[in-house]
Amino acid sequence: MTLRFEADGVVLDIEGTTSSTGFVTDVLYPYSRKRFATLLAERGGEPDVARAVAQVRELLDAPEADLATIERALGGWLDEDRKVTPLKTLQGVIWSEGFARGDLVSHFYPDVVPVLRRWHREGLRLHVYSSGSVAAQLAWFGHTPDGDLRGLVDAFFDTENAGPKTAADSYRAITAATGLPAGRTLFLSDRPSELDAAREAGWLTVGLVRPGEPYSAQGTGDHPRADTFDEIDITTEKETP
Ligand SMILES: CSCCC(=O)C(=O)COP(=O)(O)O
Ligand SMILES: [Mg+2]
Repeated sequence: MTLRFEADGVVLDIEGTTSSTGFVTDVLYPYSRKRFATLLAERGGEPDVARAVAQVRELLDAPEADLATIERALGGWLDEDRKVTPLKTLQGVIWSEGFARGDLVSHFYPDVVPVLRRWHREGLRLHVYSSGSVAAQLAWFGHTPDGDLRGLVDAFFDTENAGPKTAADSYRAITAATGLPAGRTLFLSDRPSELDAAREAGWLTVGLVRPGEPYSAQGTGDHPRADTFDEIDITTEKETP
């Protein structure tokens, strides 16, 4: 079935929507887990690392927490796949370097890149909003099996510059940043709770249900459902009354 929308922009979730959660948890997570201790021990003076360490201490309510405690907290959040901002910041530092070094290449479902290229050609504004940090998103789009796709994307949003993905205010903040009308902004995500928050902010929504993804069993609640990006038809034309 084809879903039809009039919109000016699309906002993309990554994990479970453009890309496989299994790839993130099986490839990216172990890559970061192995490198947290060295990052904390050797690069604590870098602004991103220092900010993330301070945020972890705040979340633990332990201002004196030592680096071993911080590393344990990061490992625990990884085990539970918690989308905690400082975890994502530190992962972003590690992954960016891994992508730049050629250790990592990102994953996109096969339907995604051709559709993103077409939407971009047709004048739709494309944005990313992911729990992964902006640094991680840039590395992800910059090192794909199809080359550097950062040029397709107008702006990148994460939980640090926009806020949590289940809060309607985060979507309002993105609307303010992009300047696109909320009612002509389409959010694509695998998580019903994120889709609910986007709709509360006045956005259009589509839930992606891909086989084997952790949220696929939940369905999309009362949001339109697509199994692939090919099922989403968007026009930038405004219907004449
Ligand atoms: C390139 S971002 C890496 C994936 C990640 O860590 C993540 O948390 C993605 O979550 P999403 O909000 O895109 O479902
Ligand atoms: Mg997701």
